[in-house]
Amino acid sequence: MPLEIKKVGVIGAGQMGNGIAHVCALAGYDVALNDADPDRIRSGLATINGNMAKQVAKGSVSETDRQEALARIVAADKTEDLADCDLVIESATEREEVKRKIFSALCQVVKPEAILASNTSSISITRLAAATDRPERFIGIHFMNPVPLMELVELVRGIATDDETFEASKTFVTRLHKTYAVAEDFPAFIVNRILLPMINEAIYTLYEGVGSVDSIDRAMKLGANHPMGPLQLADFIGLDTCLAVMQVLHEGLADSKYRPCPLLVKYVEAGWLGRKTQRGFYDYRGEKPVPTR
Ligand SMILES: CC(=O)CC(=O)SCCNC(=O)CCNC(=O)[C@H](O)C(C)(C)COP(=O)(O)OP(=O)(O)OC[C@H]1O[C@@H](n2cnc3c(N)ncnc32)[C@H](O)[C@@H]1OP(=O)(O)O
Ligand SMILES: NC(=O)C1=CN([C@@H]2O[C@H](COP(=O)(O)OP(=O)(O)OC[C@H]3O[C@@H](n4cnc5c(N)ncnc54)[C@H](OP(=O)(O)O)[C@@H]3O)[C@@H](O)[C@H]2O)C=CC1
Repeated sequence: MPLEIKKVGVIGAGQMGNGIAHVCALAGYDVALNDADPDRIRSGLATINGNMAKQVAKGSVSETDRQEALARIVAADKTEDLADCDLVIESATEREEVKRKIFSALCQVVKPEAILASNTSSISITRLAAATDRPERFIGIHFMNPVPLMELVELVRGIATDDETFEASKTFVTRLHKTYAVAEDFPAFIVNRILLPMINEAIYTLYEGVGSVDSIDRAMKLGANHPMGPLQLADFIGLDTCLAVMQVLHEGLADSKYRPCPLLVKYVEAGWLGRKTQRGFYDYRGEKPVPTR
């Protein structure tokens, strides 16, 4: 009998993890939100509360639905608190060794039939699955940022992912009122294979002095009708994540066209990771974002 998903665990309470918990709770799933840092869980819950309040103000969510959804989310301070989840989605930092450790600890506590998923932007699902005791019940469920507003989810099967897991994941994504696109398990899948080289090229354009931050973003917003300029979007995604994706593309496809721009490396080394650290290609500490170059 196919597994019925009732309770979803989310590991990593950062911008993606809180968004995933948010949409799962609104869709009626019980949710357990975990992070290595308990303070992150509290700030993740506060963000969800604030984002749902925005939706209530807009009229897209009722106040009753907001309250019911918030009541469905519990803080899971320890991995053991995820034991009764039917599906666990890992959404921690984009580093393979971090994710592998999370999955090996998780396998000690979750029931054998639970599905494990990663929200990784780029890392091989087959390799992550191999770090678990259930590669056939492992899948990539890749949400887009900001999760409550973006319609797409990429579904990525590893070499061993079975049909039951794939079907259960499709049903899950559909119940979230999202649309899936199926991607094969190649570095960075579809969206990031295309989007991140574009962002990296925008950073090269800045690095080579072709345009300022302001000109590059203005050019792509008004000249190509993108909702955000590429440097604004890089800051939104997080420059650490952008660099990690480019490194996976560069190493995984062994093609110099994916070489991360040295300026991106420098920003990450400075700890200027974009919006989440208040500084990246823009400085967000004042009233309005100010370009840093
Ligand atoms: C890296 C990866 O692995 C994959 C990725 O995700 S790549 C990144 C993919 N995402 C993108 O490319 C996003 C590009 N940007 C956009 O599409 C748009 O700028 C956007 C949808 C983010 C925002 O759209 P916008 O028209 O600028 O609207 P904005 O005014 O900021 O927000 C729209 C509404 O949603 C609300 N909102 C914003 N974030 C929200 C959130 N997380 N939750 C709930 N509501 C939210 C806002 O408060 C706003 O409400 P009002 O209309 O009442 O003001
Ligand atoms: N940003 C984006 O636009 C998108 C990102 N993704 C992917 O989602 C994942 C998360 O990204 P995002 O939310 O942006 O990143 P964030 O940096 O906002 O959040 C990551 C969270 O994971 C926590 N974390 C780190 N190690 C562990 C651990 N061992 N156990 C539990 N939690 C841990 C971090 O804590 P601390 O800060 O204390 O280390 C942080 O709270 C990444 O794989 C990323 O590639 C997917 C789609 C879009």
